[in-house]
Amino acid sequence: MRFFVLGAGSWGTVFAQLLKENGEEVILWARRKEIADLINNSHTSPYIDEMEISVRATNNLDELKSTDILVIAIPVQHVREHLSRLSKKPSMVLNLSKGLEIKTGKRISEIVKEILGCPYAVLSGPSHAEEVARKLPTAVTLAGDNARELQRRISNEYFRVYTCEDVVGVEIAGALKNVIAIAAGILDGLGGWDNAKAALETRGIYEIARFGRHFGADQKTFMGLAGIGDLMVTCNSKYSRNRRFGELIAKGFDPQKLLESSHQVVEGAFTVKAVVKKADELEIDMPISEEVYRVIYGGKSPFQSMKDLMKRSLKDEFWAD
Ligand SMILES: NC(=O)C1=CN([C@@H]2O[C@H](COP(=O)(O)OP(=O)(O)OC[C@H]3O[C@@H](n4cnc5c(N)ncnc54)[C@H](O)[C@@H]3O)[C@@H](O)[C@H]2O)C=CC1
Ligand SMILES: O=C(CO)COP(=O)(O)O
Repeated sequence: MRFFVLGAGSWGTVFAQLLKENGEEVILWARRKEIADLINNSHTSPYIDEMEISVRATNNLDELKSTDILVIAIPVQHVREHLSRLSKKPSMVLNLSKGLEIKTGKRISEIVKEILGCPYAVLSGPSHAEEVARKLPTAVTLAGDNARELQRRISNEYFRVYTCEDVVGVEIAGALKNVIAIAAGILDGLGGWDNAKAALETRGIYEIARFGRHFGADQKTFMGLAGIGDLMVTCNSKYSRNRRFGELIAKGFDPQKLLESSHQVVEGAFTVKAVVKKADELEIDMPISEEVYRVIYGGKSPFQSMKDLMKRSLKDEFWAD
């Protein structure tokens, strides 16, 4: 059985290389032919400079075989379009992408079910590609079909895969932490407010868990690697695109111009649209996400946003909602 990795950005490339070094058969699909050629000819990629790439790349989607495991590693807003273009159905999907589709509010598992209807698993957790490329110790979680077999095939001495049973919780945690990380970046950009950042991360995971509860997620998941683990790395790492995006906004850069000029995906800036829409429909209190939305799309001052979060009505820390 072969892994067909859809997406030759930083994570797709590093994950494909990890699988290859684990002895798996792998092929890496790049959207642009010049990237596939660069990987094949010079064993490098503009998306990741920490490693030599020996995986074969293609930009032909028709190379997908029906016996392949399709690994999704492309921006969430483009997943539906690419799955719809497949001429064959893979044996299963392993998803690495983190976000919600704006126009439907759906998770990747729901999109896969709608279009392919094949077995599905999701891998998530604190795993910046730059560190995995350097073989630095990393632990993640995997939920869904064939979890035990995938755990065994993906784990190695620097990449430790746990399993859990909560696909919904793992997907929601991975998607929403990117929104909170933008707020964390804003705090960094405003001057590095340590107390506020600790409070934001704590209230952030509570906000994510509250959203997850409406979709049947297991609350334990938010205390695990896909939840608090990934939230911590994304809110604090120098590698996080979401955190850096927030930091630049707070330093005065225009959010729309930043998004237009970035060649890397800032998933939280898109997922926040789906989150506020769902929160509004289902009456879920999502104060941090709503402020992030107002800063990115409403031109609100980041400083005013943080002040407004502090001025909300006083309440118990763990209120029933
Ligand atoms: N970079 C990381 O450390 C991690 C990333 N992820 C997730 O993996 C997913 C992919 O992110 P990265 O590999 O970091 O990408 P990246 O930000 O390094 O590169 C952007 C990727 O998006 C692709 N892309 C741009 N427009 C596209 C389109 N219209 N259709 C298809 N592909 C398009 C580019 O070709 C490139 O492969 C995201 O959902 C991200 O949240 C998850 C864990 C770690
Ligand atoms: O999900 C990630 C790390 O686990 C990557 O986050 P960023 O997209 O913010 O870099």
